[in-house]
Amino acid sequence: MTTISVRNVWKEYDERVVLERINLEIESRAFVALVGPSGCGKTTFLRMLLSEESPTRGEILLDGKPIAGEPTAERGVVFQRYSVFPHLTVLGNVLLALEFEKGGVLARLFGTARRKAVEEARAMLDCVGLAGNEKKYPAQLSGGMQQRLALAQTLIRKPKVLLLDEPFGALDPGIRGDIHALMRRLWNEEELTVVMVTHDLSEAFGLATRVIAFERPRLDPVDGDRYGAVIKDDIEVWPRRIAGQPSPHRDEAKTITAPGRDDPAQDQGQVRDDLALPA
Ligand SMILES: Nc1ncnc2c1ncn2[C@@H]1O[C@H](COP(=O)(O)OP(=O)(O)OP(=O)(O)O)[C@@H](O)[C@H]1O
Repeated sequence: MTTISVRNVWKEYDERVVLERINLEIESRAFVALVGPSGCGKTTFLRMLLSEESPTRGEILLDGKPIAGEPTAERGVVFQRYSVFPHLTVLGNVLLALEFEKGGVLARLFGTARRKAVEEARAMLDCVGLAGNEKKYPAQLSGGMQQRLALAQTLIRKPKVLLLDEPFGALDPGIRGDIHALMRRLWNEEELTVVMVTHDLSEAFGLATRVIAFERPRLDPVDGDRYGAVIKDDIEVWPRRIAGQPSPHRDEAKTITAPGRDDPAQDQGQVRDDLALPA
């Protein structure tokens, strides 16, 4: 169970007010989409949830306790630009995330611990539809596959909160549909509370349980920095989605045949069918 409470949060950079009076209660396992015009502070808000930035005023609580002052494993993040390590293989990328988590000061695992970690990493790659690609390097993967790798890298650390900053913004529409299906499945299967920034309203309503719209309602013609964005709308998506209770009718489970379409191996005739979900 992971709830997020945002209490009267403001964010100012010098004289510039970016966000003001933000109050939000996010229930455990919600999937919240943040939308709003460019520059209204969505990423800034996400970075505060991650502790990459801190509020100028107000507080953010995780399960009723103030969030740690720096990023921690309980909060995982995936950005729009691919954040995987280019010099490591697919398996190496996921393994490194585990080694950072469990490997202590050396960030290395040995013997049985390493064998277990490799098993765990392979299972996670299978889960995101990348089985069979373990030895490849990120440059050999398509954009969609790299984002699935970034998801695997983040999820292997078992975060309670998953923060997504336009993670699918750079992908082609067809591939986006596939990765949306994967995202729905992960949200249903893992114990995750998700907060996602997106510019795409259909993505927001297609994935989230709740859509929060930021907007700057007041403009000072003399001092443009005087007022920040507030929560303009807070919309519960209807019919309701409940984590762990996927609805094939409403969420087109049929699109979960993902891996093939964004896999360059497809072009060489290697069609894969290992990701299809049971009906
Ligand atoms: N470290 C910083 N120092 C000063 N100003 C900043 C800093 N980070 C963000 N800002 C400003 O805060 C405002 C909000 O930026 P932010 O990136 O959060 O908006 P956004 O809604 O995510 O925009 P977009 O949709 O274009 O990504 C912008 O005007 C930006 O210039």
